[in-house]
Formats: sequence, structure tokens, C-alpha cells
Amino acid sequence: MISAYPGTAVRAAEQPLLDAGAGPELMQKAAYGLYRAAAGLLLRRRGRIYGSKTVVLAGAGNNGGDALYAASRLLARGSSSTAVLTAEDVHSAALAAFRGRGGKVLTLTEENTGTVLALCRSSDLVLDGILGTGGKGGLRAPAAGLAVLEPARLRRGQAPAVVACDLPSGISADTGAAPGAFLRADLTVTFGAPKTGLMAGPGAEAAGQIECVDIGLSTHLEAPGIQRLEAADIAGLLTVPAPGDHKYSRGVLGIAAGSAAYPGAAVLATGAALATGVGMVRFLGPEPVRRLINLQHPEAVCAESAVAQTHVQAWVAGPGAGQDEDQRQRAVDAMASGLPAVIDADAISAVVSSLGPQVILTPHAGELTALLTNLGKSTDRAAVEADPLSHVRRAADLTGATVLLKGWATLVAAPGGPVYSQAEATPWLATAGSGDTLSGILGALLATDSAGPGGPGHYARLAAAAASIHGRAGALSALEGPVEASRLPAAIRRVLAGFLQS
Ligand SMILES: NC(=O)C1=CN([C@@H]2O[C@H](COP(=O)(O)OP(=O)(O)OC[C@H]3O[C@@H](n4cnc5c(N)ncnc54)[C@H](O)[C@@H]3O)[C@@H](O)[C@H]2O)[C@@H](O)CC1
Ligand SMILES: Nc1ncnc2c1ncn2[C@@H]1O[C@H](COP(=O)(O)OP(=O)(O)O)[C@@H](O)[C@H]1O
Ligand SMILES: [K+]
Repeated sequence: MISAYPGTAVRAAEQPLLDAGAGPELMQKAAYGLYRAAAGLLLRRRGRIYGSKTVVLAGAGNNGGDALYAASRLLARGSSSTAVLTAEDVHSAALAAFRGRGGKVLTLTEENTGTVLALCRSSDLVLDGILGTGGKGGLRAPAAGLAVLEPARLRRGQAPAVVACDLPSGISADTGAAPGAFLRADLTVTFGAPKTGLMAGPGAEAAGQIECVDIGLSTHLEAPGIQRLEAADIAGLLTVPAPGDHKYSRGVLGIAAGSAAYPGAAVLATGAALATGVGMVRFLGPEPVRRLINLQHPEAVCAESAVAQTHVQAWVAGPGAGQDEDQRQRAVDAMASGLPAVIDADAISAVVSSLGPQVILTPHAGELTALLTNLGKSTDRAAVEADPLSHVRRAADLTGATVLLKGWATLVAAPGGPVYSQAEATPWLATAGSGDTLSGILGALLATDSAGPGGPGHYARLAAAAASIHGRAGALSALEGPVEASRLPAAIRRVLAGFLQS
């Protein structure tokens, strides 16, 4: 499990060490870690550091100091380096060290921004040391003009590797929100502990890979802002059938999905649930959809009954339900059943407050916007996308349900409890029907869950595990070309086989 902390918490943890005079030592540890990571990247990209070209973007604070010291070490290994100062007062000792190793220095202005961008683009490496945890708001002019710089991962062809020092400049270290212009990186080397802002919203997209350098703060940190499940955590959440099991004891999942208008969603959710592994799927829906399910998934048991007449351990309701009134009623009944229930897509509009954490809502940003607005907290999609962490937390607290907000980094918030972020996905997963397969995976995990509610956050952990399995399946599928939702179940099986063998 990776734990991320708000920038303010990390700063508070640093304070006793700073008061004890350890500031310069901490900075050297941070700079050394940044140098190691940047050197590793240069070696992977071009085989050697000697002869490489580096640009350091250095702002007024300690973040600029870290970056300048790291660049000094690269100068010592034969890299040629230019420091671009984005503020008048940069860390004087670090700048002197950089100059002492032969680094060139220029000051960024609005007039020379084009020249600086060209210099960055023709270099091998850009170190972003403009703003760290002391940043307030987005990048201001003239540094805002550098936000168009694309890191190598987002540009085909020649582009510099961009390494962010502690966090991408312009991103809120507490929330991942981007109040204004910000820089994107290929790699973020973060100090002491990952910041919450690296795992949510624009911050998660901007950070690229995350590497954490231990500078000795861990004993001073409490209460993570966000957690991320790793492979071992997910493997530990999966229930494997035991020799004495039968199909009912393994877990039966009820799926109320699809409508005459959208039958495919039901097929996708069912296929993903079966691939994740359940004792049985009981499928409820209108006749044309049942016929399709019978053809595609003959193992599913189909009926047109009501939720109360259907004996299952968990529900999925909503994918492709459209305006079908019976499906809407099933979603309402599933939410009221007390059983774990995934409420997706069209069924989210039936959500009321006072649900329990066993109800898991799975909106995308547009659906979350509508949900919050329906609950009297009017907002718009742009606001949700700019700061998804605050919005997902608010939705969980308002409804009492667990809320999974889909996106590049999928966030899961338990009401009043922990937040998880999973970012294993690929943008190729942004394709119609992909969300339906996520519902199926999560439904199967809930139906087969043998651990039961293990305290606050149990359902959020299962939802985070589902998001991770889904993301990994998408990434695996994308190795063979653009992702088609109907091919995800095969990839889900391969991902799970990997977890179960490990
Ligand atoms: N404090 C410590 O013990 C350590 C700090 N470290 C580094 O220090 C960083 C924090 O340093 P600071 O507190 O100096 O903060 P920053 O380096 O983030 O810079 C804050 C400075 O930037 C200015 N500023 C803030 N927002 C701005 C904006 N939007 N546009 C332009 N200027 C803006 C402020 O006036 C202030 O001068 C961390 O992110 C990390 O990189 C590391 O060296 C590890 C140890
Ligand atoms: N840019 C992205 N990068 C990675 N994954 C994404 C991105 N955009 C969307 N996804 C994922 O794709 C899925 C899309 O779900 P959703 O919007 O509900 O689609 P649908 O309703 O068509 O099935 C979600 O799991 C989401 O996390
Ligand atoms: K930075």
C-alpha cells in the first residue's frame, strides 16, 4: 500500500527537523535522490550522462534549491546545464554551487520565454524546480508561459524528459487541483512521502511516474490523505474457492442491467463479472436483453423478477438501464436491500442521501456533477474535473455511500473515511462500455467477498481493487491495439491469473 499525505502534513512533519537545524541536510538528501533518479533516466534514454544537455527551472523557494543542487551533481558528471531562474531570489547557496560547477544562468522574462522553450525542447532533461509544497495558486507569469512544454511521454518524436522536483509546479500538493497553469512531467521525484496532490485530478495526470525519496520524515507522519493499493494488497482481497465450496457458497451476483435501448451494457457487465469469478450470475431485465444474455453467456440465469424475489449476495444495477422503469425500480430496491450494491450509470440519478457504505456509486465526472446537483450542491463538470478529490469526498459524505469516481486516476471515497486512488489504467480505456465492465468486476468482488465488512473503508478497498484490476486489464488489452470493451473480460482473466499465481 502506498500512502500519500497532504503537502501541509509533510511540511508540518518537516518542521521539527527544520527547527533542529536539519534543513540543509534534508535538502542535500532530497537533491541527491533527485539527481539519482534524473541520472537513471538519462542513462536509460541515451546511455550516458556525459555530453547530455540539462535545463533547470528554478523558482524562489527550497524546491529551486533542490533542483539546482541536483543539477550541480549532473554537471560534475559531464552534463552541460543551464539554470533558468523564474524568480529574482533563488536559493543563493544552491545557485553558487551550480555556478561553481560551470552551470550557465539566465533569468526568465516574458520576452525570452520562446527562446527558453526552444532550449528546453532541444535538451535531454528538464528539471522542474519552480514550485514545491510552498506554491500558492497556479504558475504566474512569466513561468506560466512554460506550461506548454510537453514531456516525452506525451509527445511522439524528440522531446526532453521532464522530471518534477517534489511535485509538478502549479499543482496543489494537498488536493491535486490545478488552480491555474502547471507543468507536466514524465517522472516526479517526491521527498519524505508522496503528496496527496500526486494521486488525484490534474496532479495525478501531470506527475507521470512517481518515485519517493526517503529523507527521514516517516515517523512524523499520520493520517494519509490518499492510499493506493499495490498488487499484494489486491491479491489479499481476492476470495479463492475452497474445496468444500459450491456455486451458492461461492457467491451469487444479481445484475439488473440493460434495456431495449442499451442491451450491450448488460452483456459487458455480465461478461466481466463471470471473468472475475462468481458462483452464479442471476440476471434481471427485459425479454430482448435476457435473450441476448442467454446467447452470449449461457451460464447466467435470467429472470424478469423483482429484487426482493431474487436471492443473491450482491447487486449490480444501472449499466444500460436507460429510461427502463423496471430497471430503475430494481436499482432503488438494490440500494435499500442492505446488500452490497454497485449503482452505476443511469441508476445514479435514483440515488438519495442516507445510504450505507455497502452501496457503491460509480459515476464518471458528468454523473457525479448531476448527483451533487440533485443533492442540492450545484456544481459543473469543469469544477469536478479540476478538483475531483474534494468532490468525491463530498458525494460520499452527502450520500453515506462509497463513491468511486472514474477517470485517469480513479478515486474511491468511503463516507467520512479513507480515500483510495488507482492509476493503472490507460487512456485507451476511455471507450464506450468500459465502465460497464468495471461494474461487473466490482459486483463479482462484492458477491464473493468472504472477509465481510472489515471496518470503515472495507467496501472502498474492494472498489479500489476493482478499479485496479480494470485498469490493468485495459493496459494489457492495449498492448494488442486499441481497447474494445468486449475484449476486456479475456484480459481480466489474465490479470486475475497473475494475482492468483503470485
Ligand atoms: N523544508 C524542508 O525541510 C525541505 C524542503 N524541500 C523542498 O522544499 C520545497 C518547499 O520549499 P518552500 O517552502 O521554499 O516552497 P517552494 O519551493 O514551493 O516555493 C515557495 C516560494 O515561491 C513563491 N510562490 C508561491 N506560489 C507562487 C506562485 N504561484 N508563483 C510564483 N511564486 C510563488 C513564494 O513566495 C515562495 O517564495 C519542497 O517542495 C521540497 O522541494 C526539500 O528540500 C526537503 C526538505
Ligand atoms: N483518460 C483516461 N485514462 C484512463 N482511464 C480512463 C480515462 N477516461 C476514462 N477511463 C476509464 O474508462 C472507464 C469509462 O467508464 P464510463 O465513462 O462509465 O464508460 P461507459 O459508461 O461507456 O461504460 C472508467 O473505468 C474510467 O476510469
Ligand atoms: K516542482
